This record gives sequence, structure tokens and C-alpha cells, in this order.
Amino acid sequence: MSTDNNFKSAKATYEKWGVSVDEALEKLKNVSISIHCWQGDDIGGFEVDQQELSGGIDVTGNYPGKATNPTELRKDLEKALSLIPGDHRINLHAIYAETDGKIVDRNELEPKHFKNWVEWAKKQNLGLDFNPTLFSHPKADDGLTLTHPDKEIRQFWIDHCIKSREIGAYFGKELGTPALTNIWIPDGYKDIPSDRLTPRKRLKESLDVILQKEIDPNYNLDAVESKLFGIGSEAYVVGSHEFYMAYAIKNNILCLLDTGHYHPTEMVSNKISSMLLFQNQLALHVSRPVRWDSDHVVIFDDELREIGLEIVRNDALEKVLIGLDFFDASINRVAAWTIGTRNMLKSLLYALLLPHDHLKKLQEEGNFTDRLALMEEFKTYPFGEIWDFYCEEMNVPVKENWLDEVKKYEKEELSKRA
Ligand SMILES: C[C@H](O)[C@H](O)[C@@H](O)C(=O)CO
Ligand SMILES: [Mn+2]
Repeated sequence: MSTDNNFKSAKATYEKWGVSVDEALEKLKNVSISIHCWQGDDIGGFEVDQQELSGGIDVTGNYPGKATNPTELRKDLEKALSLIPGDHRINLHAIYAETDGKIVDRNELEPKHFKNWVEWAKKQNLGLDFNPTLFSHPKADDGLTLTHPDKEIRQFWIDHCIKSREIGAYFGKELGTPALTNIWIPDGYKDIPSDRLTPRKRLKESLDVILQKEIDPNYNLDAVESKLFGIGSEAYVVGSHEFYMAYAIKNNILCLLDTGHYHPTEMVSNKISSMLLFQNQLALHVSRPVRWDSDHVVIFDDELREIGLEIVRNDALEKVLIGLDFFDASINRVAAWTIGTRNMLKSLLYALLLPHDHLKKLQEEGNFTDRLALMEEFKTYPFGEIWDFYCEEMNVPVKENWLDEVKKYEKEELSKRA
């Protein structure tokens, strides 16, 4: 059977349940995923005085061909984007500034240092998001930034975050879509603290100063990202989930949930409905923690499907800002972006094809047998045929054909890099 015939038969299977496949595909077309640039160069960035990666995060592997400058990184992103259906966004960190060979410290960064990214995003029809980088820097060597006991160090990082919000606003203004500027800090302690409160008080004060200046939400949205532990902050992380959830609600900014930043049995999918009852928007870093916050490439697993289901069945496609956060240097990096982003989209399509009203009704009626039976049966419905049709319609390779493109790119481009 051709893709078209497969599609027609699959469509009829879903339509028996009253699911409109056309509507599902239309909705999926409007979804923009924020693709993290840092998978392309192992979070190295391009600062003139580049420092080793710190902050309790780690990238393992030495697959050849990583991007060594912004031009290469943009080229690699273009390749990945050509294999992913839809119009998306790129998420930058401050360490991706372009400073013409001059050392510009993080507290002095300005919109002009991201001009090339903005020009490129305009040409590629992309939105941009932003993150201040509070790691890989001598002033973060002891793992403390916005909570540092030294006022001067704290001020340095406060200034960096203020500059970052301005850069985010510049992105939003230039590109006509608000940037999400997300603050994540590594601050914490390896061993049991003797005082948990004082660092948290300082974090609250630092954030209050950073967020003092009002910025038009049409240009910039602010988010804070929590974490349970990192390498070197196993016992205590200042910016915990409770801290940021309370801070975000009180100050009307976004809470960002990274799927790798919780206890391994604690699922972000189970948090989405609660968070959305109290805030209009929520941000995600979708990652794959394997036993710890290992940032493996996102696969089409149970939790990813559950995240897609929670977003779709709660009508939250426009409320949840979906970003990705994984980095694997043991495989082709363009393939890593392609696999992870296609999977994120697949999980949303999977969810868009289920008869949620019917399934919710079964639960309300206490009919848990039918609920379980149907939810299991739908797992083997011909979802793949709809996905293939969508890829074809969106002019990106169907099934694993994208892999040939990546191999060709590796041969012609990546393998020639130092
Ligand atoms: C690059 C980092 O992954 C990112 O800034 C942050 O979002 C994080 O998840 C740290 O664990
Ligand atoms: Mn993250």
C-alpha cells in the first residue's frame, strides 16, 4: 500500500472513534518546539575565554563533528530543522554570544552580540528563546551564583540576568514572538547544609532585583527552573521546586519544569494539570533522565506519551511552552536533535488522535475496565501511518529516511571538522 492508502485506512480507524484526523494535523502544525542549541556543541559555547563546563552538569562522548563556531552550529541546526516537520524555535544560552574576538564578560553582554542569531532566525522563520549562563565561569567556580555570600559576586550574576532579559526582549521585538528567558542556577551544597534558609533568602532577593524592570510580555517572558540535585549539589539545591513554584506564582512569571530535575519516580506529566490550575502558562524542558539527570536524547517512551496526553487532553497546547534539554556527545548531534524533536512531536500527535471525551467519561462513570482496555488498545492503533502522512505533507523525510540525510551531511560536512 502507498503512504496515501495506508493513511486513508488509518484515518478511518481513528474516525470510528469520532477523532478528526484533519483537525489533529492542523493543531500539530501550529506547535513550536523550542530546540536547545547546546546539543550541537556539547554546551561549550563560543566565548573567547572559553571555560570548562561546570555547574554540576556533564556531557559524555566524543562523537566527531561537533560545531566549533556559530556558523557551523547554525548550519547543523538548519540540517536538523530540515528533517523535523513544522516551524520551531531555537533556545540559546548566553555563552553563544558573538563578540568579534573580544572578551566580553557576561555582565556586559548586549543584544548586539546576538545580532547574527536574530538575522539568521528571521531568514529561517524561527523564534528564539534565551538563558543566562550561570556556570562555566570563574565567578561560579564554587558552584554559587545568585545566592553567593559575597555581595559582589551576587551582583555580577544579577547584572548578567538583567542583561539576559534585555536580550530576550530584543529577540521578541525583532522576531514578533516573545522569547522565554529562563533562569537556572547550579547553587547548592554537596553535603548537608547547616542553614537552608539564608541561601534561599538571598535567591529571593536576587530574583526580585532581576525582575524589577517591567518588560512587555509580548517581547519577553521570564521563567525559573528548579532542580533536585546536581553533581556537587547532591544534598541541597537552593532553587528547589517548592521555592520556584511559590516564587513563580507570587510574581506571575513562568515555572519551568525539567523532566530530569526530580526524583526518578516523580513524573512531570503528573504536575502539569496542577500547575495549570494556578498559572496560565507553564514551561518545560523535556529530557530523559536515566537513573539521574543524565540528559539522554528524548525517546518515545511512556513518560513522553504521558506528557503529550496531559498537554493535549487539558487543551493546553497554547499554555505549555515546550522546550527540549538533552545533550549526548556519543552519537551524531544532528541525529540527536532530529530523534528528540520528532519524538516530542510524535507524542503530541499520539495524544491528538485519542477520543479524550470518551475516555474521561468512562472515568467519571467509574468504568475503569473499559478505560484501561481502550487506553491499551489505542497504543497499537495505526498512529505511525498518520505520522508518516504528516511528514510527507510537511516535506520532511518519512520514517527513518531522514537518517540517510544525516549520514550524507556527516560525510560532506561534519567529518571535515577538526
Ligand atoms: C544547559 C542546561 O541543561 C540548562 O541550562 C538547564 O536547563 C539544566 O537543565 C541544568 O541541569
Ligand atoms: Mn533544563
